[in-house]
Amino acid sequence: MGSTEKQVETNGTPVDVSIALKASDLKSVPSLAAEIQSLGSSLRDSDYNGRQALLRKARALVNALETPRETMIKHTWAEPTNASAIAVGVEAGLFDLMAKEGAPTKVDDIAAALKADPALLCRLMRHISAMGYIKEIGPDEYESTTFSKALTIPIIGDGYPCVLGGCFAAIAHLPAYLKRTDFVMPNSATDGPYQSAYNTKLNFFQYLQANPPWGEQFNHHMGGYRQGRPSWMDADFYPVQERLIAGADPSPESPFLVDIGANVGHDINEFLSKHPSAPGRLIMQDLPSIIGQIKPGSIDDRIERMEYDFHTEQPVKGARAYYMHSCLHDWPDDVCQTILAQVTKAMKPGYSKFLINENVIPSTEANWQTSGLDLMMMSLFSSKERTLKDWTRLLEGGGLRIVNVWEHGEGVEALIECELA
Ligand SMILES: C[S@@+](CC[C@H](N)C(=O)[O-])C[C@H]1O[C@@H](n2cnc3c(N)ncnc32)[C@H](O)[C@@H]1O
Repeated sequence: MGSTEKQVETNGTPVDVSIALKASDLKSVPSLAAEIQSLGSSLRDSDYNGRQALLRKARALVNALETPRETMIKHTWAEPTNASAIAVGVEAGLFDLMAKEGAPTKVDDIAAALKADPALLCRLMRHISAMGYIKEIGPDEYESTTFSKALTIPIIGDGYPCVLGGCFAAIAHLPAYLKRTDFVMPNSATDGPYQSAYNTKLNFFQYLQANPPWGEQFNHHMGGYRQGRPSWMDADFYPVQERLIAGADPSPESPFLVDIGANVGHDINEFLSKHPSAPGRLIMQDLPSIIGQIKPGSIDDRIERMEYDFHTEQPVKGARAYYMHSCLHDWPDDVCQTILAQVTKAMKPGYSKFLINENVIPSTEANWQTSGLDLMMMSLFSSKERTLKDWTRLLEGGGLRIVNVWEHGEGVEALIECELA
């Protein structure tokens, strides 16, 4: 075991270097292993919350077993480079090739099929395999896994190149930025860590769209990030029939649902497929560049596509429901207030609802997906994921009343149902 330092002083408190070289919490290992055994033996595929609880224990076991040095190396070397190697693989078509039946398994043959440098592929694949995401079957020979097969689906795979290229510089820049600004909370949507990292005056969305293919890849990423989690439009989450359809104006010209900042329409399309009896008009709105990227046949013809900037007057008045998913978290409070004002001015008192599908961070035991997204928001937009207190202050300050917050377990975005105050 290579250890030279015996002791260092940190803020006057002696810390023995050996703590960085031993398992972080060996005494917890037996009880964690036993809990994992017990939770794992009865887990059902459909049990989302049970699986989350088991994952929490499994992560705790890994943290307990790793030494602090190993954890540091994992964070700073292994995980960033693994994400980068996967992004290269996605761009090069590596995982598509590997997923094909009868595909070559030897790196030389894979390289020949992809017209890639075998020595380069060898190094990338070795690390992806060492991290457990493709399977090594011999020297320079690999086969795909469930995970690497999933990378061939654009809503899974495309997150890597666009996040690595269009987000990571801001995340890596955050410590230097905060140090330079005396650790003050970033709060400018137009002059924050993102603009500083990418040396741009554009906001995140504008920057991605200006740097193809990141814009389109980000649309796919948006289509993928909430897949497989409970959806607010399901019967055991939000009673769509009782709360929205009952009491809605049934005439065909009456607007029923307006999805504002809908991206390429994945949510409203899911809504229509799950609630085909919904009356009236279903409208999706986003910026012209996004509406232009909707692929023919990707959403139901009944859904109206509307170019709209949500900082301007809402053209659809008196809808049964206005809906925003993962849009308000992109903006600091002052900008959110102006976006909310456009919605509230269009709402019909006593009839219209405003449905906000966003994370509500709990006061304890925040899920890692939510806390991670919160720091992404800080780095990319100077914005945040909000607590209930944050939401209440924002929405009540914007002339709305929270009727109910519909929640469905750890790490799942809530549905905040609002009416005019
Ligand atoms: C984080 S994405 C969420 C998309 C979608 N609601 C979802 O959950 O998948 C935010 C969306 O806001 C859109 N957006 C950004 N600025 C906008 C603006 N000024 N007017 C309308 N949409 C905008 C983006 O194009 C993007 O589709």
